[in-house]
Amino acid sequence: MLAIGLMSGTSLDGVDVALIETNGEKQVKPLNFASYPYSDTDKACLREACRRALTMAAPCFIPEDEVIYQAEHIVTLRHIQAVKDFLKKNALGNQAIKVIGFHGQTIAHRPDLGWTWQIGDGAALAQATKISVVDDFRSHDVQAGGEGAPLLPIYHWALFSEASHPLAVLNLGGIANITWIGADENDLIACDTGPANGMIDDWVKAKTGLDYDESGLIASKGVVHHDLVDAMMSQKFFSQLPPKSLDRSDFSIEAVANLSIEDGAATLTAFTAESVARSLSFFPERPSKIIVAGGGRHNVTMMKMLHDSLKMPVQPIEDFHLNGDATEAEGFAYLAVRRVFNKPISFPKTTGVPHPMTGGRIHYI
Ligand SMILES: Nc1ncnc2c1ncn2[C@@H]1O[C@H](COP(=O)(O)OP(=O)(O)OP(=O)(O)O)[C@@H](O)[C@H]1O
Ligand SMILES: CC(=O)N[C@H]1[C@@H]2OC[C@@H](O2)[C@@H](O)[C@@H]1O[C@H](C)C(=O)O
Repeated sequence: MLAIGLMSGTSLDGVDVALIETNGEKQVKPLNFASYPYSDTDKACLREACRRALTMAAPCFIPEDEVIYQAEHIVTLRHIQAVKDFLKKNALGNQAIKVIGFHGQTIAHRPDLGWTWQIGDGAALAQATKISVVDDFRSHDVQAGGEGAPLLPIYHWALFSEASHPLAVLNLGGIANITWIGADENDLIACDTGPANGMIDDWVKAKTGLDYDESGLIASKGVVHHDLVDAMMSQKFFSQLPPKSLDRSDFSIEAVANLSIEDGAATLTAFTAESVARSLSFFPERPSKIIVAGGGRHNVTMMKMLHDSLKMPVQPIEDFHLNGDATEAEGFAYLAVRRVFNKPISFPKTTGVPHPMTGGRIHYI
């Protein structure tokens, strides 16, 4: 069946839309992809919503907190616009699409407090598109005692079920997450590994006003301050066993505040590479290769540092004829189909739930 997946990631860069054909098991065929960037005004509102949500004890739309209302309205509207444009450009009618997987925008992720918050109104999206929508993928997991993330592992498994194992799939978004795929069916271990591009984006934005370090050019001109990398790596998160997950705000650029732009970018990029390398120590066997998806694979310096730290093949997912910008959105299309069939989307060794479980709320049309 055909499904659309929608992702608005922690980088707050925009709405990704992917179309796939899948049976919710090993059969997956990515068909098309498009990205719809947020405006600077949208981004500012979403950033402020994240800041406020993180101060709350629990998700709560309080009337005086117009920012979160406004942010949810923006997220819903941009997704509706994106889906309508995508359907039109691909000459698809609403009846061709079985379901939309709508991740929404994470504004705060607090599994330690028993909640995670993705904004975006799935019922309104279903109404506007006349297509059934699955949203709120993470809450059920967190309520059952899981981390609520990462959820992509079962999609990584579907993509690489026929490859030779063990291998690992690394997603380099604002935060990085990794899936280890072992030899046995459904032998998956996963976790967030640390920052990916989020801190580098913050650093470059603060120093130059740019959104990110294009191709890692700034970092390529800097020197890595290993003492600072070691200090950042001494945070408790890095010695914790998986499953474990992060909020985008869990790390700050303070540690590199006194460095030049170039050295700061190089040091933060090395921190990402080092934290990915550390995650490998939690797996029962060294993977034969690391397959990389997400925006960070465009950062040449990061890919080189990963290769140097991991000492194994680090290959962009394009080497396997897939589009690494589309992987997350495709993943949420796949998870929505699994939800419709009541198949599990999270597992004891991916998010820490007590048993495999499905997740997401269905808004039927
Ligand atoms: N050409 C490029 N050069 C360097 N970095 C890039 C390039 N293109 C994208 N990126 C990085 O990738 C990031 C976006 O990646 P991606 O879209 O995978 O993240 P996300 O989905 O928002 O985050 P998450 O996976 O944590 O939810 C940008 O913020 C930027 O840092
Ligand atoms: C709470 C939340 O939105 N987490 C995201 C974030 O972005 C990357 C990393 O942290 C990952 O664990 C997760 O997203 C991916 C898509 C996942 O669930 O697999």
